Amino acid sequence: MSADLLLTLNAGSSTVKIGLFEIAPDGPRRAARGVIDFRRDPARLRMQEGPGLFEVDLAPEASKDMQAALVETFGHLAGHFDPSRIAAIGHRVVHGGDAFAGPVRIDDAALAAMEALTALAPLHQPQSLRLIRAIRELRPGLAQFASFDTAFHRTNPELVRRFAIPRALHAEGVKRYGFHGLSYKFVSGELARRAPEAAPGRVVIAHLGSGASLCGLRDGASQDSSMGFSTLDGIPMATRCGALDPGVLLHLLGTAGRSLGEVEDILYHQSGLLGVSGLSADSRELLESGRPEAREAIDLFTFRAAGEVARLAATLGGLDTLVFTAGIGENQPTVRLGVCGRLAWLGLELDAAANDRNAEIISTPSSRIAAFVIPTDEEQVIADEALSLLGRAG
Ligand SMILES: Nc1ncnc2c1ncn2[C@@H]1O[C@H](COP(=O)(O)OP(=O)(O)O)[C@@H](O)[C@H]1O
Ligand SMILES: CC(=O)OP(=O)(O)O
Ligand SMILES: [Mg+2]
Repeated sequence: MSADLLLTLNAGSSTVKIGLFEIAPDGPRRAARGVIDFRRDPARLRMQEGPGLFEVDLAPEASKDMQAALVETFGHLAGHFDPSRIAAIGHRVVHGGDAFAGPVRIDDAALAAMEALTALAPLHQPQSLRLIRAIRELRPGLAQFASFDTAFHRTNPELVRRFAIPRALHAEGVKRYGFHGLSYKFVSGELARRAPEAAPGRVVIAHLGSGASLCGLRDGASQDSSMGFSTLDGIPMATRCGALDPGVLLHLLGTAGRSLGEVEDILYHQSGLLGVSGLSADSRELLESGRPEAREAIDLFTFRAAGEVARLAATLGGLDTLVFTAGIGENQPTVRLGVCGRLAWLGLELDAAANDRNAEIISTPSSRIAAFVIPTDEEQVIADEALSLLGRAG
């Protein structure tokens, strides 16, 4: 049996998304998708293959240990396809810092460089590293590649990357990096395919998922984004706070006597939609709830997202196209209405009926700014990048 499959792993803070791709003559073609969900106890593996689906609870030890979860997952997958068909594994790695401008084959040096960036993405990076190490133990000879969320933003001007703090800190790496780059790469490619006249213009893509950020692009290249040094910056998210007056941190750590660990937990896990609503981190539950706190959490989300679109328009010198993507961006008309309604002064006119049915184009024909809904696929980018490196190596 020839090695004709690529496996992609997209490690988030509480899930690992799995992609299985056939290496077709025109590139990787998706054959199956799945997720290991660590939010459940025991963790659950769900795979969808064509029309088929299987769902299993992992053993209790797999809920706590990535190595065990991976061994068990590989065991379940082996019931559906021959593991010797896997030619390589591609990983999403959230932080590539200044060390990585594009995807790499993972060797000891690359692994050490990724490890050094863990403190900058404490929610995501450790999960990816655990997966990479576990696969090294499980299948020592198997080629592994890393695709970085930060790499897409390397085209940002130096001015955009700078915080107004002493220059020496910037030189040490305390600067804005930007994230969700795999999603922006995919969606800007799709925009160029679906609306070739829009892609060269001034575009903002709003990636609104559990993690959320917005990116301003010109000619398909990132110019600026809402996330900066860490995945906390920008707009509020499911459980993360978004941009915060740094004085709040000084207050919490100083006068209020909170420990560093407590503050980290508040900002990463107890804030955002969950923190403001006191109810749920999931936009679906908030939109279904009649509680005023739920309404306020959604309003704060759309208010901050619209504000970020306006800021990015200033970076781009105007705005021609706004694209919504990711779980909320693709599926929540009320949130898109909230964002677009606040941007009417910019000349954005929403087509309410198109918006309600999650249509591809949701602006009216006379709208000065075109608005789109384009589903993202981070795993496709991971597979494409892995194959491009595998091809070169082989
Ligand atoms: N089919 C759907 N309908 C409505 N909302 C959805 C749907 N799918 C996801 N969402 C919303 O998207 C958010 C999760 O985004 P997603 O991109 O799936 O997250 P992740 O960053 O974990 O990949 C949640 O707020 C959820 O309510
Ligand atoms: C970068 C980031 O926030 O990722 P996610 O949306 O997967 O949490
Ligand atoms: Mg995500």
